[in-house]
Amino acid sequence: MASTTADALANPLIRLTDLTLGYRRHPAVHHLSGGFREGSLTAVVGPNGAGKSTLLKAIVGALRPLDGRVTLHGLTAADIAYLPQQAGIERDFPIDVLDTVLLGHWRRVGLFRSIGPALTRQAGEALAAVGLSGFKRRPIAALSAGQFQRVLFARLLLQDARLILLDEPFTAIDARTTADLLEVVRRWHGERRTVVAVLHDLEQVRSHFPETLLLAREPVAWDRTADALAPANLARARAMAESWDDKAALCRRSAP
Ligand SMILES: Nc1ncnc2c1ncn2[C@@H]1O[C@H](COP(=O)(O)OP(=O)(O)OP(=O)(O)O)[C@@H](O)[C@H]1O
Repeated sequence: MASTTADALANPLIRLTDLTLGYRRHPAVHHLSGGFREGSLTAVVGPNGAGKSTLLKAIVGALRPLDGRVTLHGLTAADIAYLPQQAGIERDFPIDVLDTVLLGHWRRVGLFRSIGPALTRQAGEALAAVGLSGFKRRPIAALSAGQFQRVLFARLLLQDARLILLDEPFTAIDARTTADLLEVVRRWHGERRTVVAVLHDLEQVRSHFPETLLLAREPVAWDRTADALAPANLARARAMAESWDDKAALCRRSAP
């Protein structure tokens, strides 16, 4: 892997140690080491099938490593907010916008405590912050993709998490919504929250994300964005993707 700022970190918020991840012992991410600094804003990019979503699932604890470790320093589950790919989110559930946003609270108030007026007001403020004042009682099934993504960002705002993981948050989202939600991400960064986002648009990454992990099942580079996305690294990631064999044997370097 190209030289990294990530490797050199003394006390990262999240440390990955020789991390190998996969499904039914077929690795999707091999031997990834490095760290996410507290307050960092990092894009995770790479070809389709590179293991980007898989990495987020492991950080959030939804996938157990085949080998190696994810170490979260001083973080509990309540400190982590995770936005999976839109495709994974049920949308014909009969629930309105406000209640969807209030779901962001359940970790703090507990599932069975009632939501008071203060929380409802905060949810309204979060909706206003993403440009959805006046949408509180709209059923989520009646929203456009962009409006729904704004609702999910309002929910993240309410979660008030120290670590925010976003999986392709702007895919299939209109330009205006993307710009508004990038502004929310910028604000989180200003508040020293740690943000990790899987993204495909390299221009967007260059413009808004100071650090980048370029992944092609194996780490290609993890560095300042301009360095990580150097043409030689991008070419190497593409070449690695062309040689993937999804029927390959189990990882030789993983524990038996
Ligand atoms: N639930 C699963 N069961 C089995 N294999 C999976 C599962 N999820 C992902 N994979 C496989 O793991 C590999 C990495 O997938 P992953 O979704 O992490 O890639 P990605 O980089 O996020 O891709 P994309 O950019 O296409 O979303 C792929 O080969 C994929 O087919």
